[in-house]
Amino acid sequence: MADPTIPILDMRGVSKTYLSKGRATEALRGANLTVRRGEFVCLLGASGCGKSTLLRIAAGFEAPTGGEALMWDKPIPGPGPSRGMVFQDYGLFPWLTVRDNIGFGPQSRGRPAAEVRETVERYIALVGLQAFADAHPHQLSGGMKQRVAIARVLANEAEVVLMDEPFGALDAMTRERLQDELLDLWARTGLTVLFVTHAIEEAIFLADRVVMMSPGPGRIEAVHGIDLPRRRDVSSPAFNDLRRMLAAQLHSHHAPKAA
Ligand SMILES: Nc1ncnc2c1ncn2[C@@H]1O[C@H](COP(=O)(O)OP(=O)(O)OP(=O)(O)O)[C@@H](O)[C@H]1O
Repeated sequence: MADPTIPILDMRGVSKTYLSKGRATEALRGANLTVRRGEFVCLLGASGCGKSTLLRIAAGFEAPTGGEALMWDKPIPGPGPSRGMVFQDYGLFPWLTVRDNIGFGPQSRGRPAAEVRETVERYIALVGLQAFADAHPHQLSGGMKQRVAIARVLANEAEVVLMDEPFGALDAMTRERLQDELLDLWARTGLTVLFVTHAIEEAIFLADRVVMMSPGPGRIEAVHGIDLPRRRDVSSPAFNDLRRMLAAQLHSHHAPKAA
C-alpha cells in the first residue's frame, strides 16, 4: 500500500530539449512529479506533451537538460534495474525462451545460478506462464508477451515499474484482463508503478493518483486522488465525475488555439 511519507521518484522542475540534426525540440519544461513508495500513479496527457520523455528520464535513458530527476533523493545516474521499464512493444529478446528472458537480468548481474532459477520460477508462476516457460516470444500472444515483460522487470528487482502504454497494442478483452492482473500483482507485491496512458478509463481504473500533463511542453497540471474502495466501481458517480472532468481537460488540450 502507498506510503505517503517516502518519495521514491522526485522530478523537480525537469526540462528536456532534444537536439537532433541541428533542430531543438522542447519536450518538457519545468515538470514536477513525486511518486511515493507503493503508489500507482497514472500519467495522462495529449499526444506529444512529453509523457514518454518524463518516463525515460525516470528510467535513466535520458538525462534532463534542466531541473533534477531524483530517486531516493539522489540524481538518477542512468539506466538501472531498480527502475524497470515496460514498453507497448514488449521489448523481449526474441532468441531467448520465456524462462531466459525473465532470468536475463539477475543472471547478467551475477546472481548465483540456483537463486536465478528460483527467482525465475517464482515470477513465471506469479504471471501464470508455467506452461510456456520454454516457449519463445513469437509463440506467445500479445497478452502473454506483456506478462513476460512485467515478470522480467519484477525478477530484476525493480523498485519502481515504469510502464509506457503497456497495454496499448492489446485487444480490449486482453487489456482488461491484464489491468486486473496488474492491480492484483501491485496489491500483492507492494510495487510502485508510474504508468503512462492516453486512456482516461484506464487511468482512473488503475491509479491511486492521476496526473494530467498539459500539451507541449509538458507542465503537470492537475493531480486527482481516487479513493481506493471506489476504484473498481466504474459505474460510481465519483468515477463518472472524474472521467468527465479529465475528458474536458484533455479535450481542451486538443482544441485548436485561438488566433
Ligand atoms: N529522441 C527524440 N528526439 C527528438 N525529439 C523527440 C525525441 N523524443 C521525443 N521527441 C519530441 O518530444 C516531444 C514529446 O515527446 P514524447 O514522446 O515525450 O511525448 P508523449 O506525450 O509521450 O507522446 P505520445 O503520447 O504521442 O507517445 C514531441 O514533440 C516529440 O516529437
